[in-house]
Amino acid sequence: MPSVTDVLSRKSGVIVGDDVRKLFDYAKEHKFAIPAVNVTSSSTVIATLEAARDNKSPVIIQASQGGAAYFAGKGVDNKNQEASIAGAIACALFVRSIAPTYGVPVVLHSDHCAKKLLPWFDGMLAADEAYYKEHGEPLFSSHMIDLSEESHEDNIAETAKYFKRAAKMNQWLEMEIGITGGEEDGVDNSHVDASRLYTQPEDIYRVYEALSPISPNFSIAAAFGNVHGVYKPGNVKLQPELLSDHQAFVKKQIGSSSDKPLYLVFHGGSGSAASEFQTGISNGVVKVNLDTDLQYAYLEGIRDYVLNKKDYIMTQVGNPEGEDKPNKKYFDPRVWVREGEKTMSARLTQSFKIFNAVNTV
Ligand SMILES: O=C(CO)COP(=O)(O)O
Ligand SMILES: O=C[C@H](O)COP(=O)(O)O
Ligand SMILES: [Zn+2]
Ligand SMILES: [Zn+2]
Repeated sequence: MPSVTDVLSRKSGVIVGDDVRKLFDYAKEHKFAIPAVNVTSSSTVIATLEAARDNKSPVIIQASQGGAAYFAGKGVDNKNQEASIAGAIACALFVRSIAPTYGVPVVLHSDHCAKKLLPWFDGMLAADEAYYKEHGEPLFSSHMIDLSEESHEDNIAETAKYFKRAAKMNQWLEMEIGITGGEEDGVDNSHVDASRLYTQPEDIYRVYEALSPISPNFSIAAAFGNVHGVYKPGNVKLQPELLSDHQAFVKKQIGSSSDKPLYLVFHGGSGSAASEFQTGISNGVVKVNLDTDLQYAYLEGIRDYVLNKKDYIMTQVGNPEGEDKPNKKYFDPRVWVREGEKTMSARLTQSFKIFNAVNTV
């Protein structure tokens, strides 16, 4: 069986540098996408790695600015993004140390970073540079910068500046042009003009023109109606077929021999239909971000456990089997948190299948 590890220099654990591009090239060629999971704790990391291992697929683990702060602890003051920086680093070190145990390639990534959150980005890049000095590779495989609320000109110019810094470490960068609706990192984009939710091919080419002379290691989150969160059916109109226009336009401008010169990212994966993912993947989507559906799945196992075991967890001692029976084995977090891990992994298994990623390792 062919395996993505055939093309990677590091076969398992966190991959960096050219391996990241090789992974995405392989995904494009073999027409699958890799789920990018927003994690908030070691437990959600484990649920993600377990699903990737069991489905024999690479996976992308990412922390949002809020998720990173949560990693540090809700009780930590996040002035100047200090909690988000410390939490992102802690998350990265945890993922780096445990990922090889699961035997699949893992891309370690950070999610949307808007302009007002750039101190978070600067902090992570400083940690990457320090790690690079010591180990010859950045701490994170990749980051996302999201200046999509700024003018296209400012977005592209500022992104290029950061990309030069990342490229020195041969680090991947994801950027966004056009806006993802709904909410991200406390930025409420639910009322933006609908036209801004659909990126134009000319805008994508401007990004390509600015970034490709720096390094080939970048991806674009082009908006095609994407929205964060899950809403009543009919509220979101996704048009992943628009992505083929971007590929065709850039191919023509640069005279590329490839039909899909761009690496594209699908944001707001929760609540989307299999056919929408498949259209995206056939148009060069290599990464699909999934948060809300997995948050809900994580809750389901814990919710059902608590509801079903209610009479075993109201007191430390005493349950329907006897008033002197100890309940320790019911309230141990390794029992009830584990139920959330199982349901989260099971939900992720569905996504690996829909994204054609099963058995690619
Ligand atoms: O795009 C996302 C994270 O960047 C995830 O979006 P959902 O919560 O809609 O899956
Ligand atoms: O950006 C979208 C992700 O779902 C992250 O969400 P969050 O900011 O609530 O962590
Ligand atoms: Zn955005
Ligand atoms: Zn997103």
